[in-house]
Amino acid sequence: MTQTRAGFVALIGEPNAGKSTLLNRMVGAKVSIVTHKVQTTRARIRGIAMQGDSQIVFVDTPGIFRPRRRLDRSMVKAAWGGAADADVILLLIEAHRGLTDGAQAIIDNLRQHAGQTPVALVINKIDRVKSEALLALSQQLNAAFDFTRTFMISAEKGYGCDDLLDWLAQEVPEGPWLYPEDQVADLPMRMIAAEITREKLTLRLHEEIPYQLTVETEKWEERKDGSARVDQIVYVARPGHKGIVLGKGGETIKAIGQAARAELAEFMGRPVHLFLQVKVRENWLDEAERYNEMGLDFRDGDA
Ligand SMILES: Nc1nc2c(ncn2[C@@H]2O[C@H](COP(=O)(O)OP(=O)(O)OP(=O)(O)O)[C@@H](O)[C@H]2O)c(=O)[nH]1
Repeated sequence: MTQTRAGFVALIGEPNAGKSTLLNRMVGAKVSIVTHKVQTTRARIRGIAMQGDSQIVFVDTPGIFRPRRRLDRSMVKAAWGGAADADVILLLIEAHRGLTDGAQAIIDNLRQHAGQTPVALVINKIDRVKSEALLALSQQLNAAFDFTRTFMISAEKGYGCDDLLDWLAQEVPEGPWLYPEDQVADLPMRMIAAEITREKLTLRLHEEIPYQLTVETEKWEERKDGSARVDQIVYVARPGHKGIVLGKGGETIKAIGQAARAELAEFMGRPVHLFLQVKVRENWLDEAERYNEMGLDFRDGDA
């Protein structure tokens, strides 16, 4: 029997560095939403790639840049802690922007937090620069940090992405797969669906509330006519929030549901029937288990 491998890879980089584009390419399906908006996601699994006998689970580390309030502070710490907990860290740098102040700040943090975790430098968007400039940039960045490896890629065009994936496949530790193979395809879809709804809630509601709610996809049913029925629960932290999320006569949740359904249907390229329920789960923010589900460490919020 061949030995399986599995591990977590943290993708970090400034907004717009190309994390989503790279993920989509490596995961081989459109499982992470390419967005021009900054900071729409929480720390979470963004996609799973299978390469040979290796299962590579990509995690996102948002919230690194703009900490606010309790959950956010927790997220910032979690983001760096999460990165260090990963088996490999990939730092994405944009070739044409080089070592920006933002990139320097990330490198300073890596020095503090990365510990023994291997960090690979991934210079992305190489289609935008000349090769001489690339070499100089690679030298400059490698002088700034002791990267385990350097890759030069174009996530959009696909250059260098196979080499990177091969390397990751042998870099993650030996061990059983973290997710059953038959769930790998389904799991990201459920998360994407939840993420889309959460984004619509965020856009629609007062800014305090979205931080205190979570969306879970409870059921996913494929129908014979090619459509999908998706049942989701919006969990709010306080009874008072339920009314706000529902809106007068259920108008708010209806509008959110319509917007989310339309986006999900467009994303999947087929009809979707989306059913949203709002439930109160008091103190869900304080449930360590929930934090852990998001890849966050509950204790960090108290620091
Ligand atoms: N020219 C070029 N553009 C790229 C490449 N990779 C990504 N892009 C573009 O860069 C922009 C940002 O890409 P995303 O993948 O959304 O970046 P991100 O890091 O996920 O961004 P956030 O979600 O904001 O953190 C998009 O317009 C992509 O099309 C590349 O290799 N070459």
